Amino acid sequence: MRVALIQLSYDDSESVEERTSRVVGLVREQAGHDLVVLPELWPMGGFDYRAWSEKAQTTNGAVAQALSQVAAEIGAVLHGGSIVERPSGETGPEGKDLWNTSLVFDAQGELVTTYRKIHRFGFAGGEPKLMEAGADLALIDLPDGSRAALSTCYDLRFPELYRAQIDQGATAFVIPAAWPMARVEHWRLLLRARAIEDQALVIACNTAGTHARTEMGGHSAVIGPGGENLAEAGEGQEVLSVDIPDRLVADARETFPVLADRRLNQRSSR
Ligand SMILES: NC(=O)CCC(=O)C(=O)O
Repeated sequence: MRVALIQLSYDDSESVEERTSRVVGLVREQAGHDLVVLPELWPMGGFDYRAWSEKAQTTNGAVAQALSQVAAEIGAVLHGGSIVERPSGETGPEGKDLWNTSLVFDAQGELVTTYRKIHRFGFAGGEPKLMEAGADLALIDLPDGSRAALSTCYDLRFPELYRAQIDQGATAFVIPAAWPMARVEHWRLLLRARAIEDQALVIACNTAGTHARTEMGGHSAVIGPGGENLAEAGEGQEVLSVDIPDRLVADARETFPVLADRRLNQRSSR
């Protein structure tokens, strides 16, 4: 399976329409890949809290339609990163009407899965103040037959989420992010930790550039189930193109079957 991660750089100068058109061009250039991945909240700005409400869209809005078209055009599964979602006529348990929602399109351009970020970043401000929390796990079948679970940025700090995902059959984690430079070493370490502890493939696409006065950390990465770096980006805009060997996770889990020794969950067998 050939995977492309588009580590997009942006600042505060583009409109949503301009950035969408630039991103569509970058996705189009990835024809020949089986899976293309974009970062978290790239259309609205990962840390541009003040613009979120005004820029929110539905999962059938202009951004989603542009992503659907380009996925079909290049015939690849497209993880479109996430958008600030305002569904029509829905509010959550806290009375808010925004979610941080990832969109996945199949190679025909159909929106096949959405994932609403479960762990909201910002403590008393930011996401918890403005958005509802997601409640549901989301998994997709990848073109190589493996099963990928979706999470978003700050979710990475909560290992119990990834254990729940492997209990649902996940062999890979796809993680779009807008993770700042200030804590980029946490990002790099936690990606490896999730790969090693869950013996899974980690496909993690961060943002570059500076927006809303927050410098993004880059260092998107593809990490194998033994913690090996299959690819890692630098700090600026960059596309990572990676060939994932067949049976990478299956072989790792067979030759070093540590997950079979879990005792505090339903799947423990020893
Ligand atoms: N967008 C985010 O979720 C940022 C997370 C972050 O900065 C951190 O966990 O640190």
